[in-house]
Amino acid sequence: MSRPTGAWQQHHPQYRGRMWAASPTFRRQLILLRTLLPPNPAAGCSSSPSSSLRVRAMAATVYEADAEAVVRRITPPLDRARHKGQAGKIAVIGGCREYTGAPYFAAISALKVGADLSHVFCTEDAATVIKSYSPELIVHPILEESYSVRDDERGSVSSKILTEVAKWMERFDCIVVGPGLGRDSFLLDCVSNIMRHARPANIPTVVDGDGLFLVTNNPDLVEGNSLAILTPNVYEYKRLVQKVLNCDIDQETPEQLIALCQKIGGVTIMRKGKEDLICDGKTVTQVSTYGSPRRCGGQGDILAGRVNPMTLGCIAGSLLLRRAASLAFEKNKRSTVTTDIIEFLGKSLEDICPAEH
Ligand SMILES: NC(=O)C1=CN([C@@H]2O[C@H](COP(=O)(O)OP(=O)(O)OC[C@H]3O[C@@H](n4cnc5c(N)ncnc54)[C@H](O)[C@@H]3O)[C@@H](O)[C@H]2O)[C@@H](O)CC1
Ligand SMILES: Nc1ncnc2c1ncn2[C@@H]1O[C@H](COP(=O)(O)OP(=O)(O)OP(=O)(O)O)[C@@H](O)[C@H]1O
Ligand SMILES: [Mg+2]
Repeated sequence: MSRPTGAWQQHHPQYRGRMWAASPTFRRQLILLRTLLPPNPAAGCSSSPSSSLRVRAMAATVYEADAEAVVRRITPPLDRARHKGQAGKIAVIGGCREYTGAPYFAAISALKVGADLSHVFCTEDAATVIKSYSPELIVHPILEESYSVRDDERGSVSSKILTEVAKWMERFDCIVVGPGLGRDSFLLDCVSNIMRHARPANIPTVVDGDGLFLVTNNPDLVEGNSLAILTPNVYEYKRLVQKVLNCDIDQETPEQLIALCQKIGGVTIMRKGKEDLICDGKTVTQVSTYGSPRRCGGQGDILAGRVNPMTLGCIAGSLLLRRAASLAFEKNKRSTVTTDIIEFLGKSLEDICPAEH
């Protein structure tokens, strides 16, 4: 029997509910709710000493997350009634002449842990290469670098790029800015415009790689944005601290991470390293589950494609990456590369959250 369509569908409460449930705005609110709800004791992400392991007794204390419980809590159930897109749509803004691996790693990782659609907005040079890595990705060759645009065309090209991205923006549950973006000044100006556009639309924004280079030099792009997550590696963190706090990096205590978060205002920062430290400006939570001794490039890009809003999303992303890295290393030892780790993302999630038939 075919389903009724048209005006009836618009007005029938049951269908209205389903249509609302399908809207990106609703899904974004759901994700936020899931991550913002006060943690239940089983989720184990509370910063209260009784339910978390106390790691360092300093003025600010770092608590080890019960990351498995967090993964169970935020992974959406597989529901037969759902249609394409309801498990998440992500866009990666990155990919240029030099870097095609990073945006691919970020975009494919989102699909490998359950997202339905993954887009990449990159330069034309990068687009064909990224498409050839995977037919699963939707690739938009719209960004331009200075060398391909005449000075007198810059204004019009820049607004054309923004119009093109804006057309899609509302559909995304999350954008990831920076993997393999490069540091071309014109391209970064265009990406700044995209970030400014995403903000009033309340689109969670992960900033990684060269996106962090951009934000380090223009902190106003994320200042006060509670839907922004910065995911610096050790060097990116050092540059952020030097620029924003105007001092040298202090690896030992969590106070500097809290100070950095507070100075930028509103954002969540995930400092990657031996332990991944996640700070929302008030508390610092860590994930220290052992991953692998291989430090091949691209692992941070997997993480960027994996994290979703706020602290719980960071914890889950970190754990899934680390477990996948561990499984990949067990199999491939010294030859482990990022592609091997991506292969194990599915098992990493399945071991914690088995899919039902
Ligand atoms: N296959 C790919 O396409 C990859 C592309 N990547 C992209 O490459 C771009 C640049 O990211 P990188 O992480 O390479 O950034 P950087 O170019 O800042 O760092 C590259 C390396 O240089 C060294 N370095 C940087 N700053 C240093 C300092 N102050 N002191 C000592 N050594 C220092 C470190 O070994 C660092 O890992 C980003 O867009 C990133 O997303 C990376 O994600 C790696 C994989
Ligand atoms: N010393 C370490 N010991 C264990 N795990 C680590 C260590 N350093 C990083 N990691 C893990 O690797 C992940 C990626 O961190 P890394 O510092 O390599 O990011 P990155 O430099 O941005 O990577 P990319 O090459 O993708 O840009 C982290 O989330 C963490 O889980
Ligand atoms: Mg990186």
